[in-house]
Amino acid sequence: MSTLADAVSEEVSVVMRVSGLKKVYGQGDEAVEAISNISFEVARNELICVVGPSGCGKTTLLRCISGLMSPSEGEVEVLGKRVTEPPADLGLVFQDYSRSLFPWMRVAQNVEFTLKRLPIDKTERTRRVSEALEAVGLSGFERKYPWQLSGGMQQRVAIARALAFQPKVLLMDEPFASVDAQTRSELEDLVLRLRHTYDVTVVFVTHDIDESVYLADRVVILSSRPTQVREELAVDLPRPRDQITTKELPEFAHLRAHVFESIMTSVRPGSPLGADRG
Ligand SMILES: Nc1ncnc2c1ncn2[C@@H]1O[C@H](COP(=O)(O)OP(=O)(O)OP(=O)(O)O)[C@@H](O)[C@H]1O
Repeated sequence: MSTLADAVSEEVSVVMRVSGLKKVYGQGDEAVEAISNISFEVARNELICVVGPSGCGKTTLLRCISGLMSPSEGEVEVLGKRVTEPPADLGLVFQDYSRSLFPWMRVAQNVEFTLKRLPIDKTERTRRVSEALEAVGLSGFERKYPWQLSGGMQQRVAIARALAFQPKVLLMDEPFASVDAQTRSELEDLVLRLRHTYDVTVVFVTHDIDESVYLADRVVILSSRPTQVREELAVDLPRPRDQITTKELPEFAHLRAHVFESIMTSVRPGSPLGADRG
């Protein structure tokens, strides 16, 4: 028999709840149903990756979750509160770091800027900026401008800025799509470390199937548009993960193939897979 204590503990462990989410852009003949009906939950400190066919509505989903956009139907709860505007407990990292950083501000100023919204004094702001920059490996770069840094370093600044808020949930929208493969691997490992350092729950949207399996505790696979959750796949690969040994595991190859097949059959139901198959 479940008790009140069980119910309370379940409430606390569920950090995010997406219920019956639907989003239609425009009206009448112009209407585009981006999301049809999406529901899933995310537990505390969980890292979920969201994947799906191109244009299926991943960014739309993240915008609705973050409160930057209102859904047409359904709702999102973060830490038990219905989202109607960007919640204070939620950090956001986008793909396009060059547009999210202010080029005229130094690195430390970029990280500090949005903290000025919080009721904390200058000493606390400075402490959080230096802690976040250290966490992403950018101590010593405080006085540089973004354009003096590589793409990967700029994305680290954007991550530091989100972390300085000390968010409970970090939403990342294809954050590493614009960096080279080696930098991408380093940034993936950074996310895995930061998740524990900051005790943060992560919702990570990606096009990259390997990345989703490498990072996630669970992969949420979306169908093609109008989008629904096609499958939620638990990734029970051992942790800590490592770019070489984890990706060499037969289970990794199996999970990656499974995600790929699920996405491809969503795009073309029943289609045979493989470029060389007739
Ligand atoms: N502001 C808008 N007005 C009308 N339609 C839109 C708008 N934004 C997105 N869409 C449409 O909604 C659908 C989902 O777009 P969205 O950008 O969320 O998909 P995505 O999965 O993130 O795309 P990608 O795979 O390219 O990253 C697409 O068909 C897109 O054309």
